[in-house]
This record gives sequence, structure tokens and C-alpha cells, in this order.
Amino acid sequence: ACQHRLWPEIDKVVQQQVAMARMGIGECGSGWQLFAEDGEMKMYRREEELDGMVVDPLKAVHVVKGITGHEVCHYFFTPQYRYDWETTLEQMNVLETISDDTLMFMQTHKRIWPASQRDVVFWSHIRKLPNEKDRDGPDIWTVVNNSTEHPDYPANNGKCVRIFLKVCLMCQTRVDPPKDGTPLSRENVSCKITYCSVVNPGGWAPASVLRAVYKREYPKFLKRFTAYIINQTKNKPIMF
Ligand SMILES: CCCCCc1ccc(-c2ccc(S(=O)(=O)CCO)cc2)cc1/C=C\c1ccccn1
Repeated sequence: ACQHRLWPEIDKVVQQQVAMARMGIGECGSGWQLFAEDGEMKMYRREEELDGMVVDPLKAVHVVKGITGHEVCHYFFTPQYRYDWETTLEQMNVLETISDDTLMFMQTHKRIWPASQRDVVFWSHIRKLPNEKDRDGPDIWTVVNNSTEHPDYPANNGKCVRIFLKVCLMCQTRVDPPKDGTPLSRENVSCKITYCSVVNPGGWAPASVLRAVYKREYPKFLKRFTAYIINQTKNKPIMF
């Protein structure tokens, strides 16, 4: 991955996104509104517009028992599982395998009435980060998805409006070893998930429609995604 033309951008964006994800809601600047809550899952957004278009940053935090950060990032990054958990996905193509930790995707998402259908081209990078707070604790895993251009897929040349997104999924595993020295099992692990996204919907879409879509779709996405990982991993060895 080091020699690829996108590498400098990838490294910069990943460092930036991880720093943002690590900040708590309080530190992240004011204006965050809690707009959805379900058990351990809390979803915040900031209302922001760019040229009259809604580009609300979203930050979700969740704690899920029985899975690890590596597993969450593995199922988020790996293309073959995406149709199982990405509710609004219509078409997904891997445009380039830049390296074993970096792919480029083209996706079209189902049309959401009354807005026109959207598509997106982005690079996706998975990375393990040292756990600065606790040296011998489990590593942090992250996946960063960032819109990019691809010569074969110019924006807005077909039926879809091209959207632009920056997404960071950052996961911190927690291990609570069993008291009685029995071997570690899934009851002793949990994962703190932070999901940050900024989506520019591309062409104009009514603010009310966009905010209704996000309010409905994001909680659904995170619940379905985490339930999917629990189901996929329950009889498999723990991936640290
Ligand atoms: C009028 C509707 C405009 C918005 C449509 C839209 C834009 C972006 C995206 C989207 C959301 C998450 C990612 S990802 O995190 O990178 C994972 C890989 O797929 C990529 C794309 C989706 C959707 C459409 C609906 C929607 C909105 C939230 C959540 C889920 N679906």
C-alpha cells in the first residue's frame, strides 16, 4: 500500500478520521444532538448545510458484547458480506484492489423517494492501530471509507446522482478475563464501536427528506450490522 498513488491521501485521511473518532462527543465541538438511542447505542448528529444542501455529520457510539473490534472491521471492510448487512445497497463493485488493506468500490444505493437514486465511488482502508492508552491492551481497529474519483465512473453521467462521503468505523476491544482462570470465551469480550460519517448527497434533495432518511436508516443500519456480526461469529474462534 505504501507505493500506491493514493497512499499519501489515505494516510492523511485515516489519521484525521481516527483523531476525530477518538474525541468524545463533548470534545468534538458543540452542537451535537442525540437523535436516536437504543440500549447501548447512541446516535448524534450536527445540523450543517453546504450551499443549501444538508451535510449533517453523524457520530454513533455503541457497545456490543461477544465480538471484537477486529471482527467488526473485518465484516465491514470485506466485500463478500456487504449485501448481507447493507440495507440500502443495490449494486456494489470492487473497482481496484489497491492492496490487501485497501480497496476501491463503486456502489449504487436504492432510490429513496422522492429523491433521485445515488451512487458513490470510494476507497476503503482497514488498519490496526496501537492502543496508546493501554500498551498491552487489545489493538484498535478502524475502517475508513472516503469518496474518490475513478476515470471509468465519472460523476453524474448516468441515472444516479453522485454522493460524497467520509466514513470512519473505529473499534476498541475490551477483554474482562474470567476470574476462575477458565479459557477466554465470547462472554469475556466486548467492543466499543464509534461510527462517524459525513455524507454530501450530491444533487439537491429536500432537507426534510434527507434528515428523515438518516433518522430512519442509520439506527437500522447499525443494529442490523452488529446483529449480523454476532450471528456470523458466535460459533467461530475469537478474532483479536
Ligand atoms: C436521498 C437519499 C440520499 C442519501 C442516500 C445514501 C447515501 C449514502 C449512503 C451510505 C451510507 C453508508 C456507507 S458506508 O458506511 O461506507 C458502508 C458501505 O456501504 C455508504 C453509503 C446510503 C444512502 C442511502 C440510505 C442510507 C442512509 C443511511 C444509512 C444507510 N443507508
